[in-house]
Amino acid sequence: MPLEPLSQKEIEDRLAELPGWSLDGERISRTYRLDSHFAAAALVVHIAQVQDEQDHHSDLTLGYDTVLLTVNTHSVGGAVTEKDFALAGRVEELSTGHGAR
Ligand SMILES: C[C@H](O)[C@H](O)[C@H]1CNC2=NC(N)=NC(=O)C2=N1
Repeated sequence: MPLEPLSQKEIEDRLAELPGWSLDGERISRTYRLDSHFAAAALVVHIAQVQDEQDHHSDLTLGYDTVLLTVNTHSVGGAVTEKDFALAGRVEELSTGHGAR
């Protein structure tokens, strides 16, 4: 099935299932807080592994004890698609194992 941009309503419905995530312009985003800088860096590396597996890549910003993830889908002109939410869902699962909040 071809990748389609999600409607505003579809995006809002999906965001309602993802506490901490929001629509930031034309991207979905979440900031995770960790217990240390090293823990934040480790989360970035784990997310990078998942992104290569999914062939879908967010922008990741490493702070002192934070990781900001923002993502949209370049191939549909920067709209939000199911691929962005698939990545968000996977990162939600793995982030708990890192103690992210
Ligand atoms: C060729 C490769 O599948 C594409 O370049 C992928 C890689 N990662 C990507 N990541 C994101 N966020 N959007 C894309 O459209 C995208 N396309």
